Amino acid sequence: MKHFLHFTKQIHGYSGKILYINLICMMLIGLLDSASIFLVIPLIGLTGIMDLNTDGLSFLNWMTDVFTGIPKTASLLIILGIYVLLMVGQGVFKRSQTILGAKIQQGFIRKLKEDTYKGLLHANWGFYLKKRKSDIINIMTNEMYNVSAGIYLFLQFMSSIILTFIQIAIAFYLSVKMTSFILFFGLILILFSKKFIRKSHSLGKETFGLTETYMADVTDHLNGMKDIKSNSLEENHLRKFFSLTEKMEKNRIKLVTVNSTSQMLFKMVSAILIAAFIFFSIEMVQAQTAQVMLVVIIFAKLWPRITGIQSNLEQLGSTMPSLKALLDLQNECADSRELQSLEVNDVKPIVMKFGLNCLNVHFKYDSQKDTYALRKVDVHIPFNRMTAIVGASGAGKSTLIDLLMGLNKADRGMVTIDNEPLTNENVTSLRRSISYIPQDPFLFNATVRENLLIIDPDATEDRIWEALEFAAAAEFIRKLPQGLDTRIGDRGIRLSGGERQRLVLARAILRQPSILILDEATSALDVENEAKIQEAIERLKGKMTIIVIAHRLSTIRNADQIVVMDAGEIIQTGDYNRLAKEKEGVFGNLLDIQMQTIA
Ligand SMILES: Nc1ncnc2c1ncn2[C@@H]1O[C@H](COP(=O)(O)OP(=O)(O)OP(=O)(O)O)[C@@H](O)[C@H]1O
Repeated sequence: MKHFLHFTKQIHGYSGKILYINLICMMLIGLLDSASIFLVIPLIGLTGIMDLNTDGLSFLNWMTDVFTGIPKTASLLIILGIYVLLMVGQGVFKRSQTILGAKIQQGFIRKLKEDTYKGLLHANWGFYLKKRKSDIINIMTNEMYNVSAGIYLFLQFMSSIILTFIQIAIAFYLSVKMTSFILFFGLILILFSKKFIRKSHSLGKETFGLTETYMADVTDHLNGMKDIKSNSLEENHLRKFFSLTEKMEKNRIKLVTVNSTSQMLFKMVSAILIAAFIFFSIEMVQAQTAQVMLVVIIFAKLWPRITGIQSNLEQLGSTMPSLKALLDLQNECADSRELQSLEVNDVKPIVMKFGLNCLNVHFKYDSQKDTYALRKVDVHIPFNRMTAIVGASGAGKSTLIDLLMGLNKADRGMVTIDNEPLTNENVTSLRRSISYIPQDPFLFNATVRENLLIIDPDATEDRIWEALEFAAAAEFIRKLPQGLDTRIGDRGIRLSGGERQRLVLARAILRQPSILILDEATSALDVENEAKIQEAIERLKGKMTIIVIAHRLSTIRNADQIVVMDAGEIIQTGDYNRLAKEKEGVFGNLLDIQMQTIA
């Protein structure tokens, strides 16, 4: 209910005036629809099928009086003419209302999508470390679709409520006793249907969980297809997939069963009620023919409205979990907000003079656990110098880099830029000056050119080739079937690992950063290409601050400073020659191991 109210408030806040115009249109449609009912009375009178007695119904008396004295054909034409006018009016309002409804629905869903996406972009990296990517995709696609259907249901629900009230008012005007009778049973029905609404809601929750798992499984399976194929895991995955789709099928059938059972029960109840109702009006109240006719017609209109509201509530109940998931995601994003604004292109890159510092930094991924990924880290990354970070796998190298870029926040201690603490205010400015190449760099399923221009849409052809030459990528790109305009597949799958790394390096250079961070960016390169990149990086020395994580120690021989990490701590700092001489140190050991491997 809480989410429903929140949702109503949001739709109201978003659509404002249009929502009211939409409601007025609905009311007019309802009024025109009800007015057409009254025409039935003089129409029946004219046919002479029944001798109508409209005593006690002053409005109908007045109507019958109007037609007395007018020739039968003229009366018929007038009545039918009014009927056509009412229907035309209804059609016109219905059209406007449908368009307005679509505007509210589509506009609101667009706002929800945009707000959620903005929230995702504002959120910090910690949020993404906690969340499953496929869950976010599921909310942005499937659940968003359900929410959109929910908005439609919500508008329908409001329309049903309004029309029902109009018809109740008319029914009261015609017969207080009989309308009270219908309402009494209507109320019982709504109370009785609570069970169905609750059941729909819980099945909706189950649907949400299953769709989330479905999305996660499909994403995982597709991402791991190479592993699946090369290790012959097809059957295991198929079995898992079949069991899930079976559960999904059962869930949907259960939901349809609940909805159709309630509809069936209400149909049965309405048949019994209408029979009892007619009996009651004729035998007990001795109602007049016109009254009975009208009330029967109204009953036939009013009762489906009440059951319609019930069915609407049931369907809304099943879409509520999707809405809740969407609102929860928006709230989580808001709680993890790091960026003040998304207009990052207007932010000036930071102009660093001295360098970056970590001062007694402690960091853990899971606040509930005792294990720190980084402990007592004190390090200075000098401006325009090359710093290499080395250490065994899991030592904390990538974590340290994430902290330096402000992606992770220190639990204790702080990161500073030129002695100013790194905060949410200056983090964008710092990142604008960084080009970062991760271990598993990302390339879009687009052309080489598009992948490069994403970093700088205004880059000229000359600058593009210059960056490609620099990264030893120009030669292989020239050989591609369409050169720069060749599509490279999902995450650049049509390129080799080394080609991908070189292309990403060219992209990083195109940005003209003042800080270049490479996290094992040359690990997939052959000796020849690695040497070329080494040379290129050498040429950059003194022109920008370079931080590299390297496993192959030969590649960092010329670094100005080497930081050695072990189990989350910095255990040695110095230049290559000095560290190599410290025979008892971890760096010396690493060097020995690598020498032996090469030998
Ligand atoms: N997202 C995460 N959630 C929880 N723990 C993590 C996460 N990422 C890394 N860790 C843990 O933090 C520690 C440091 O990991 P990190 O990736 O920084 O090491 P690394 O030195 O870069 O290793 P490698 O050379 O293998 O890339 C490891 O124990 C790792 O298991």
